[in-house]
Amino acid sequence: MIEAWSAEDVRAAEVPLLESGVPLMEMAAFMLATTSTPALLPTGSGDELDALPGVRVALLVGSGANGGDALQAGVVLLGREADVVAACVSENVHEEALAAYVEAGGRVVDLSAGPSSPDWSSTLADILASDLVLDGLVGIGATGPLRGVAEDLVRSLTGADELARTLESTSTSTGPGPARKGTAIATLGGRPATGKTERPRPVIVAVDTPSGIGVDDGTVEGPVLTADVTLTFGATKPGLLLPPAAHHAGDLHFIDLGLSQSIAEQGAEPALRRLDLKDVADLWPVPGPWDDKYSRGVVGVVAGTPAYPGAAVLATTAAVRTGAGMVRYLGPDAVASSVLAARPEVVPGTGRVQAWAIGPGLPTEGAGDDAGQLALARAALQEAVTPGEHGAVPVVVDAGGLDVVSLLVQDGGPLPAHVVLTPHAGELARLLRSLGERVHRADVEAAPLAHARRAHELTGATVLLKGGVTVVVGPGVPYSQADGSAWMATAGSGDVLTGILGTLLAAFSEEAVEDPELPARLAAAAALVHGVAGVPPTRAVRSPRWTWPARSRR
Ligand SMILES: NC(=O)C1=CN([C@@H]2O[C@H](COP(=O)(O)OP(=O)(O)OC[C@H]3O[C@@H](n4cnc5c(N)ncnc54)[C@H](O)[C@@H]3O)[C@@H](O)[C@H]2O)[C@@H](O)CC1
Ligand SMILES: [K+]
Repeated sequence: MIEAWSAEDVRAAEVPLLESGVPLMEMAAFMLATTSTPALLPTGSGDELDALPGVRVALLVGSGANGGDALQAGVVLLGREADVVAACVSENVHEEALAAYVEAGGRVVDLSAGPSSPDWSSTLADILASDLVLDGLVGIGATGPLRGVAEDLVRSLTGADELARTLESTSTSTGPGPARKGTAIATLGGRPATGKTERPRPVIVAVDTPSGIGVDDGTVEGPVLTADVTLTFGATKPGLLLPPAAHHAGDLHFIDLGLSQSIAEQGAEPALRRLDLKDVADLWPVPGPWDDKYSRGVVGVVAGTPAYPGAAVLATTAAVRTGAGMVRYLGPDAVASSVLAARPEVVPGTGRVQAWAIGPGLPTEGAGDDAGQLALARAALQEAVTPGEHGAVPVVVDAGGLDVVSLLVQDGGPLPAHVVLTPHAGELARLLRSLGERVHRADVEAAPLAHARRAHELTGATVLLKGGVTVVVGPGVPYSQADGSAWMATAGSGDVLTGILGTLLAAFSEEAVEDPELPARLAAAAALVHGVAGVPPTRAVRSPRWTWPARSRR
């Protein structure tokens, strides 16, 4: 499991270590300088302490300790014979680190006057022609989007047109660097310019965080230099796991520095969690010799209409294939026939269930003539709210079922956390609007965690917000899962997730009702399994997960 901690908690954890004289910055910088470089050597497989003659490194240096990390990494790289330039966006950069860097013979360019700095254009060209860029503009000390010269610099580096022109005008200054082949002119983090001389762009390593992201909330309100790799120190930060910022972090690499123990000693809760395969393997219900179909869990599915029968087929199939003891299907005969044709083990009609999975393929309230299906969905939700003979029943609610939730909340107040909603951004905006919020899809996409949290507050339900990175908010620590691939953005994908989660809720039916934090964990586990199932085989077999980007592919 990855646990992410707020900037404030990371700072608090640093204090005892710094007070006892642990040289955190030097440690961070050494790891930065050694971990960042093996792929830059001509063979691409050199040792992390090998000399780096001819390798060009650009340090983007801001005014805080993040810039200090970059400068201290520069000291190590200079010692390995790299050609290093430090582009400083402020007159006041970390004093000790600057002194060490200058003493080591590092070249410093003062860009504090912004684009009117005399060296602005030539430094941009140097940065673009380098092999490695260490982005040390700002880390956990960031407040708001990038501003001032840091903003100017990142805008210039990511501005496609200006950049392509700069590259063309400096295209002879490539120097004797390591072998590089076959990439188009590209901006840093931008799309390749077309039809130009082939030329690589540097590998970008974010120091602690990509500069410009919301470190705690994952928002992106200004320019960000999209990293190939983020080396994060002490603890993972929530913004590295949360969309949209997570899309700028590249591959994450965590460097402990001894902080995780210090954080644990603080006794605070993490700000965010991400389950991994092991967590899900530990959690997943495995049948034993004493099990029967009822003890494994019965899922009741209310999904599909004659217009959208496939949703019912997909949801029931997913529930069956992820190990439900039994799947019941409730819906029109025509749909039931399709379901049974695909999954003969599905049992049509009513009976006791241990979790409901409702909503895929149902019409939105008032939009269709399938009042019967919506009534079934309402009845299922009532079983979550009003305990029956066997207690309350967990429910996963998707798509058309979300309108039923909205009406229920308006009529009867909050729902329990064992109701799990699985909207995508558009559906979440619609749900929030129906509950009186002024929200559009773009607002949700810009701040997914905040909106999922708001929906949880207003409904009481656990909220799984689907997306390239899926966010889950219940009464406890939220989760963020990024296990899938963009290939999963297809019709029917959400129906499958509903079925998977239905099976998990049925297997843990009583526990999910008793422990209000469990449904979120089960939802995160379902998102992981759904994601892993949707990864194309070529990526699924890639190992290890964290690899350096092949520069020739950029
Ligand atoms: N405290 C420590 O001992 C350690 C800190 N570490 C590094 O130190 C970083 C934190 O250092 P700081 O607390 O100095 O903070 P940062 O270096 O992250 O940023 C603070 C500086 O950036 C400026 N700034 C803030 N928001 C900005 C924005 N939106 N646009 C432009 N400039 C902005 C501020 O004026 C301030 O000068 C971590 O991210 C990590 O890289 C590591 O060296 C490990 C040890
Ligand atoms: K940074």
